[in-house]
Amino acid sequence: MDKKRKRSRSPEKTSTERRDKKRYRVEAITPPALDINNYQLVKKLGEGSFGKVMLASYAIKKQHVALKIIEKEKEMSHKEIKTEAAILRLGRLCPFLIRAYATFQTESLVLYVMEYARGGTLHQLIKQKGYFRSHEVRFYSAEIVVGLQFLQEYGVVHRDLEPENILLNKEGHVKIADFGLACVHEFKGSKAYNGISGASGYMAPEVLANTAYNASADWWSFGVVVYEMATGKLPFSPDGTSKKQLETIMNREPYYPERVRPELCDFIKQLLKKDVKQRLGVCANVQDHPFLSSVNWRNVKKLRLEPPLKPRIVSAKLNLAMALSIPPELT
Ligand SMILES: Nc1ncnc2c1ncn2[C@@H]1O[C@H](COP(=O)(O)OP(=O)(O)OP(=O)(O)O)[C@@H](O)[C@H]1O
Repeated sequence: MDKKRKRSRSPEKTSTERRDKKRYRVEAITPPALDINNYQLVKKLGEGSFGKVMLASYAIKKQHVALKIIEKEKEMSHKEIKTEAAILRLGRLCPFLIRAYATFQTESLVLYVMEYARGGTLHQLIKQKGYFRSHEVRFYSAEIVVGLQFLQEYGVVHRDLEPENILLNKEGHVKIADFGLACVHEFKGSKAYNGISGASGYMAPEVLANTAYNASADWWSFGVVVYEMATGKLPFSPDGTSKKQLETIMNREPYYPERVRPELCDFIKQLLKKDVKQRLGVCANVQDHPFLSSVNWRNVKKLRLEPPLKPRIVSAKLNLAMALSIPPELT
């Protein structure tokens, strides 16, 4: 029988020699994707609370990537960074999530190398169009639903779903991004989270009230996104403190313009239920709502639906003014 043997350490080598050899070996096998010198920064794509997202060119494959650069000294904790990196790695399993090609760090920065979504954000598309027609809302809703349900299967609550974090690829398919505030639980969403987290105007009442919540919060935010696609506006005012926003939500009902079709109105109303237990996504599967009854989910998952709107492709030309704001460590 072929037995595995443990390799013995050579006794004549000093521990310093062994360490040096190990260090040399580690340096020698650093994959090119984890070497900062292989990325040339092109321009800034966006900036959030924790750092910048830059368009970069990956020299080895001559490919454009989005590089998220987080300064370690900013408030993001080690746990949050690890969570975001882990979810970005999940992205390769679902076509509607931004995926990471690599994640690495320097002394002061954490870097995520992500696929570059060239079609801009859903926010830009809504601003450009004013509002979407029913079939357009249905297309984006279906792709977001598959993305959200995939996250929930892995116990992930996004907690920051808004049109600025819903990106589009060059064909116009959805790519959910920004998992910086996401929570993961191994017991598939059964856990409740706390903490007021998310963008003003998109946070669920249970989040604003600082009570326990889970995936219900993402379904509410999704309801706000659907309302915004259908009307071009937010259903509730995002102004004021969390307490004020909560009061507005609890005391008011959104206005639905007449042109919004009844099934779409009902879809939004079911998602924007103030009582968590009655909310669509919590009490019933979103896919079963009549507004989505004509959707062929198998085709959605296989990216077979034709995007109804062509996004404006963002130019990938070097922008020197933006390049000047690159952290010195990366220039
Ligand atoms: N993969 C990508 N491809 C193209 N653009 C991107 C990509 N990732 C992010 N962006 C752009 O950068 C912006 C900010 O990205 P992101 O939301 O991930 O950063 P953040 O620092 O976590 O922001 P926030 O403070 O909103 O949480 C996005 O709104 C988008 O415009």
